[in-house]
Amino acid sequence: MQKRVFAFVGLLALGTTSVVVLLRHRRTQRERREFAERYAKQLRAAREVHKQSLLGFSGDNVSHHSVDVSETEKDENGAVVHVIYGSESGNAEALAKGFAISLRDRGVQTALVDPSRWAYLEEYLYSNKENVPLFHPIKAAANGAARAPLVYIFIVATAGEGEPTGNFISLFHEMQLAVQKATTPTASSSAVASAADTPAPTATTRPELPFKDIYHAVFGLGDSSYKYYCRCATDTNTLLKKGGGINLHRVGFGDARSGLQEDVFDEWQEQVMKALEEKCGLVLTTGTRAPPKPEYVFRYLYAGATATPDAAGTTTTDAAPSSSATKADINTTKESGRIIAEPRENSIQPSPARLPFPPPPALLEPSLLNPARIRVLSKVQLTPPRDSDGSSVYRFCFETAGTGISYQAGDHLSIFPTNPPEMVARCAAALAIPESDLGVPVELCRLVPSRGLLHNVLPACVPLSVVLQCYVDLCGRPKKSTLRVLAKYCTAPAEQEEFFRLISLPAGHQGEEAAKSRKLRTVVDYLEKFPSCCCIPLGHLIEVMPRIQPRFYSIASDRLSHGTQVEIMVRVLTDGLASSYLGHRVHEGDEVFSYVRISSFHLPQRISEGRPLLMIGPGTGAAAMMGLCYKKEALMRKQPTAQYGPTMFLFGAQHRATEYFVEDEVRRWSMTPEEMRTWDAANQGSHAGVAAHRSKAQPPALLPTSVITHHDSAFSRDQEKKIYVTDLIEKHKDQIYDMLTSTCGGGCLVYLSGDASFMAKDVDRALSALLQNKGGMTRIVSLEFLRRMEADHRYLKDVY
Ligand SMILES: Cc1cc2nc3c(=O)[nH]c(=O)nc-3n(C[C@H](O)[C@H](O)[C@H](O)COP(=O)(O)O)c2cc1C
Repeated sequence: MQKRVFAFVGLLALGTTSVVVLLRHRRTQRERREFAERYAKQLRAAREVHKQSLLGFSGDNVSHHSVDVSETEKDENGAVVHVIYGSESGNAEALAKGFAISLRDRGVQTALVDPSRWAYLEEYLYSNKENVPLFHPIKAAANGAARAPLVYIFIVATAGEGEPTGNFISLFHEMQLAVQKATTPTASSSAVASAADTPAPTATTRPELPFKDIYHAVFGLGDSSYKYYCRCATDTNTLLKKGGGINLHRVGFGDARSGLQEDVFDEWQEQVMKALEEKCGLVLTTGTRAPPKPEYVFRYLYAGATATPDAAGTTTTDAAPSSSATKADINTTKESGRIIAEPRENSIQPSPARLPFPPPPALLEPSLLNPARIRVLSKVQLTPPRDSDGSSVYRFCFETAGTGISYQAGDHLSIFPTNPPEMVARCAAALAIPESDLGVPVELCRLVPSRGLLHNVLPACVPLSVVLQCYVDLCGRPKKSTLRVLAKYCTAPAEQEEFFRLISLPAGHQGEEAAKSRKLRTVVDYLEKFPSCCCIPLGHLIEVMPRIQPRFYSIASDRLSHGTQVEIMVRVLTDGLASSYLGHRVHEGDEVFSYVRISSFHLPQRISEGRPLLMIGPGTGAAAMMGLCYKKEALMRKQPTAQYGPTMFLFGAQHRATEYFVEDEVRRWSMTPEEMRTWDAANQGSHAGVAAHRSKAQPPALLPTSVITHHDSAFSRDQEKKIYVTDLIEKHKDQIYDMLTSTCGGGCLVYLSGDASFMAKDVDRALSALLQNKGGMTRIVSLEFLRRMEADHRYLKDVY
């Protein structure tokens, strides 16, 4: 009886729960649907209001300055070329901008599209996708108007491990879904198939292909040292092809490593323009040398005494001329009064902290957009300047407590460099920026038409001097797209001629020319050489200049041994933005902006059961190995009874006497446990013994074995015949072969860090040769062996 009651109660409870869950699910679905409909309606209404409001202004100025959306809307029935970019650090964006400018210059109506901010995509996502094919402007499709050719140009970088960039990923997934839906009608929309393995369509049930009638071309930016070189570009092209698109031109590949990315792009761009004429029937004019219109609105924000802020929030659509961007400019603004977003008194208050980056939101890890400020605890020069290039290696230790930064050995620490003050001064002088303007907060704004707002695209609202110091890269090699815009502003014909001649030279020749005349290594050099281009509005210059990008360094410590402190080893070169910043302008006690980029170059928790570890880290590649060894030591202290396998460390440098900067650490880790304990006791506070000092057990327990069981180093210039780490691989071939083929603890882990151009490839070849010679494998089999190790995350590379 009791059993029956229990069963009845159980069934009742189950039934009630199921009904509640079902009802909740239905309600959530209904709410989602209602929200989507409401949102789409609001979006349409807002657009309509915005369009009406634009008509009230002097339309000319607005349409030129409107960025992505209004161009798209305006050209629903025109032959619009959409240039869509996927960019993480700005290279693809710069190329896309340059292409859009060239197309507009040649009379083609062009929309430059950041897909993460594309109002059309937003609308598409909230529409009934069954009836609206991706990329077909919705309104044109809905009212059945005749359409001009639809052209989509994709300029996409590859990020992560062969993935689309953050701003492109959502559109990329929509493209995948659209293709999947058209080619596999029964597949569930949640299963996102990769471009490569989307099944073949069946002729009878297949709906219309999503990219039918769409002309497309794809240019990929990548780095040939990555395993998945330009993978995003090839995947995008495959999707477009599978979706029925019409290819305008073959995929272009720009390799960041070659230094010729822009030249390759220029050539590809020319071919695409030809194809636009031949295949799409567009008519391209010959182009002009008139300066292009800025995309963004630049404004000075006067708060307090310097000038009274415009209470109505009136802003200028013209970027302020660099030489007279003070009160006169404000007057012009008031008179012309072309874009009034809304009364925005609050928006003209500059950020009180005036830090170049807003602090990370509470509970979130610092990131590219919100880096943390970390303090330099110590800066130690590890090697004297090299004779050959004057460079030396420094070790930096930072304190990250209270910043939200967490990390482990193998991750990368980013550092945001700043331009040297003398460079900022030269730039300000060339552009004749008055001293008083440098302290005025400024904004570079994107117009958000659907909301009638101006959105600052700079990381924060900061004084102009901070923009010049922290945001625009004044020291890097100038981008052709920037130079082209500058050249167009030249008012002196002879200067303009010469400027264009220099830009048109292939990359190699530019260097020669620069050496012949005077050095033209930075944008500031060009501003000084061609003074008539300095009439460029300051906002436009800031818009077309590349942004300062953070530099990444392999972390040479581990959280287990170093707590909240993080160490890196940096080769400080005599020139270079980050090098001169870290080498000459950052001192102990200073703060730098930083965040951690998580990598997969990690030591797994399970390194016991005799698992072999092979670490190859010549030069500053040794930094990552130091981190891994610190972690290994800390793990061994935690689990002293586990059985640890052999660990071999191979190092290389030019000279032993001056460049063996990890010698202390390597020597200590190679000691027997007893020797190490004695050494630690005698060297309390030594840098190398940090893991022991921090160990919970005091005195620290005896380690089960040495941390490094075998090590060797190759110093290339200490003898007549040069030797490298690859020679060490050959020298220790028996042992390395045994390690590589061991199955203990899940198999050998190989870590390789350092130069990607030559060293990493040479090591690959040396390991392949070893497998052939010792294991009797053919070359193909040995390469497959290494490929499998990589696929299983047992051959890990941190190369640059
Ligand atoms: C974290 C990271 C991961 C990358 N992954 C790849 C990759 O898998 N394949 C590739 O070809 N390039 C890769 N790259 C190189 C970039 O695609 C290349 O530097 C490109 O010029 C960046 O363009 P962007 O500035 O527009 O983002 C990677 C770069 C970074 C910083």
